[in-house]
Amino acid sequence: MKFNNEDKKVIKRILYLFKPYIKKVTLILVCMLISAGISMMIPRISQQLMDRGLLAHNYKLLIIFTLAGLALLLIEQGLGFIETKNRIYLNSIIPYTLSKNAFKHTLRMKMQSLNDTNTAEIMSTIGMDVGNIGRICDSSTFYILSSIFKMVGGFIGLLLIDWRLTLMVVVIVPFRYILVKYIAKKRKQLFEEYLKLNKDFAAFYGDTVSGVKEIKLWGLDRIKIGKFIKGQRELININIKMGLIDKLNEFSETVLFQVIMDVIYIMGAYLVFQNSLTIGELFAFITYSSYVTGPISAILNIGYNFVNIIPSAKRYFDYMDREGEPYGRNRGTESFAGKDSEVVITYEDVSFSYTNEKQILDKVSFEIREGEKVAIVGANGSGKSTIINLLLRFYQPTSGKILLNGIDINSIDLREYRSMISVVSQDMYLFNASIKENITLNTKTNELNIHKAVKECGIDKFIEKLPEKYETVVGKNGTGVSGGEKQKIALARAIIRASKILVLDEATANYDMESEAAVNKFIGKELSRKTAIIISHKPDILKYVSKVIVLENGSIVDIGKHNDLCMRNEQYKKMMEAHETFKDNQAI
Ligand SMILES: Nc1ncnc2c1ncn2[C@@H]1O[C@H](COP(=O)(O)OP(=O)(O)OP(=O)(O)O)[C@@H](O)[C@H]1O
Repeated sequence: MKFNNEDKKVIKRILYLFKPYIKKVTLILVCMLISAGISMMIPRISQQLMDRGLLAHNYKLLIIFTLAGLALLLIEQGLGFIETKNRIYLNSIIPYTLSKNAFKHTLRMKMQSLNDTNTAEIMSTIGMDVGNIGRICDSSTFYILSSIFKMVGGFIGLLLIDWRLTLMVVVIVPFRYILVKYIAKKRKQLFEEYLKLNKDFAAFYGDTVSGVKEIKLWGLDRIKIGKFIKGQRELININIKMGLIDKLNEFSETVLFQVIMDVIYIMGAYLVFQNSLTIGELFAFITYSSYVTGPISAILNIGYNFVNIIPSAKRYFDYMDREGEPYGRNRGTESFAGKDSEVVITYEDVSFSYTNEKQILDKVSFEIREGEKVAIVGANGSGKSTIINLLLRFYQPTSGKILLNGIDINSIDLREYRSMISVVSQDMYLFNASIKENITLNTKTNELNIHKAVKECGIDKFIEKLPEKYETVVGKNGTGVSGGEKQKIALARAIIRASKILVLDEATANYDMESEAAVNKFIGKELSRKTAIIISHKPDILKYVSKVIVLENGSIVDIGKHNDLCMRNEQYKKMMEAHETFKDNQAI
């Protein structure tokens, strides 16, 4: 089995996983080495037992050799216990570490890297890849290692008994080598195909389950079921092909082994009849040859075993190599000095694109002073949420800078930086936990604060009516509550956090008119000391804010107070009129 450079790098990284457990690996190897040494002695003792004990009618020697054999066997089995205990430990700890690292990495990965993949795909890929890589420490890998030791010992044993018979055994090796190489190549191709199909299927499955509402609405169920069956059939076909290849491997191994045995019996019997070999030696030879031929397959199969592991490991390491966010003091540099002081946010000529093809923001510059409430308006796709994504450091500007009190936000410790900002958007995620947990997000807050925040968001009456009140579980992503209730819970979450900067991205989009009026009043008055960035087209909110930034195709075309913009900016005026018409139509 030939490995290319990329495969070799992957194998190196797999082996590197064992570095923290080098003592355990050494202990396993030492136990194996001693066991192999003992295995070497057992056929010789059996030979003596037969030739000098049984065939020579020497009862005393027969008992001595029997006991010696038994003692060696007990030592070998005792070592087996130590080896198994440590091997099982590695077998558990390596997949656990791989899963833990992947989980950590997923949570800390850059948004850009996460965007390419859907969650179901990630879960399926990681689960499967970790399982495959974990097989590196199952019994078959260690069996290969112990087989190598046994093979060397067995080969010496064979030579010591008869070199001519040894030659017969060794001649068979190249045949087996050619076969294993061919089979491994085929198996690798099939397995790579299987991984790809499995990945595509997981992506399709996740996408379908997430879009179940649309599927019902548009009557797509039959098409999706058809695709499911097609995907599963392809996977079943590949599985059958892989099973057949495995069987071919087993078949060739069994047949070649039997051929070797038959040759030894025929040749060996001839030598016994010629008196150049004793019966004990013949049986010892047969045992030694099983030490040599068994491992020949196993050793040549090293590549065959790696064939399944390498594609999974490659995919796992590729995933782990995706860029992560700069968590940790050493990377996120200094603690933010102006934590208790006022905050001033400055965008300095910020440009950005998600992909090389399309520029999303073009030299955007503005400033938000302490306590200011600034609104961003613009058509769909003009880049409003992108401005927020950059502020949250989900993405980095392609050029230009965002400053907080004159400091580049990238030089502030990320965890500390994000704790200064609370966000409420229209697609906030609610965890499958109680309303209380969703509001506090596991931070320690007294009940009074929770009740106050809940009242300010106008969701207090709704919660009081629930059978389990604050302990009511909202269901996966808040399926048990309405869109408006969900947004109110998210707003309460932001209020509890008490951070200096509040970001409201269409935060009241799902509110009814009464709740919206109450929350707008609250935003205007109670949050007067907070710095807020608001994405909204609602005049009721826009007239409260200090200034409105008008965005068009990623560029700022105007900045001013709502009333001034209504007078001087035609595009803004049209936007407001359109909103009023939309509201009137909704009221009808
Ligand atoms: N993750 C992404 N990868 C690639 N392109 C993206 C991504 N997110 C947004 N875009 C593109 O960037 C542009 C600006 O998107 P953005 O969400 O900032 O606009 P917006 O003004 O907030 O729009 P809306 O009013 O519809 O929410 C759009 O053309 C959008 O397709």
